[in-house]
Amino acid sequence: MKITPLSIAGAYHIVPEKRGDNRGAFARLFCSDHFDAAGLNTQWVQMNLSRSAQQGTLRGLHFQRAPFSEIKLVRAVTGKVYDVVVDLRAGSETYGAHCGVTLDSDQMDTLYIPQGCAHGFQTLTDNVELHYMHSAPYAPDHEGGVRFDDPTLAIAWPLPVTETSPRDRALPLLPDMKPLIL
Ligand SMILES: Cc1cn([C@H]2C[C@H](O)[C@@H](COP(=O)(O)OP(=O)(O)O[C@H]3O[C@@H](C)C(=O)[C@@H](O)[C@H]3O)O2)c(=O)[nH]c1=O
Repeated sequence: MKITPLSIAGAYHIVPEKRGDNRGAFARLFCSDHFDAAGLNTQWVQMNLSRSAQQGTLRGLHFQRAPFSEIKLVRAVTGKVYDVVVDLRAGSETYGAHCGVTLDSDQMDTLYIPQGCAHGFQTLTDNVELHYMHSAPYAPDHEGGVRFDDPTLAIAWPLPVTETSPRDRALPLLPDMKPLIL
């Protein structure tokens, strides 16, 4: 697998070596030895899946506060998404900046999101399943987020937004938030 660092420190795009044959394809998506050698987390405590019906659906931007700050490993099981990481770490040189990658179930690629960053995505196709591995348990009392359409973040979402949750539409803007302490 090829692990490429992104512009937000600690975020990586991971592309597996896909082996195709007459039956289809096979790829290794997570390898404890390989992740360990690259300094990435190997301990996952939760595995989640979301299903989004409509192209243009937007979920995020979400994070969990300490002591439940989490690392996430996400990939599209079906369809394609534009996936975004926003740096909210106190003292970070790239505080408030973001990076985005397209995750494509055909490519079987993965995004590694470090602690202290918000995560969100927009579906580029109908019927998207997004699969997550989490380094910390779900802690609803420690959930937080920032608005996907915050003009300070200025994220260029690829499509008009079709579906969002009421919670996501009510999230605060970056200037009204405190940086995250891990
Ligand atoms: C995130 C989560 C939600 N839930 C519940 C709460 C709610 O009833 C229902 C849907 O939750 P949400 O509306 O928060 O789902 P969603 O907006 O898809 O939340 C996800 O968004 C993306 C961007 C992330 O990065 C994820 O970590 C997660 O926050 O599922 C759990 O039971 N466990 C979980 O780990």
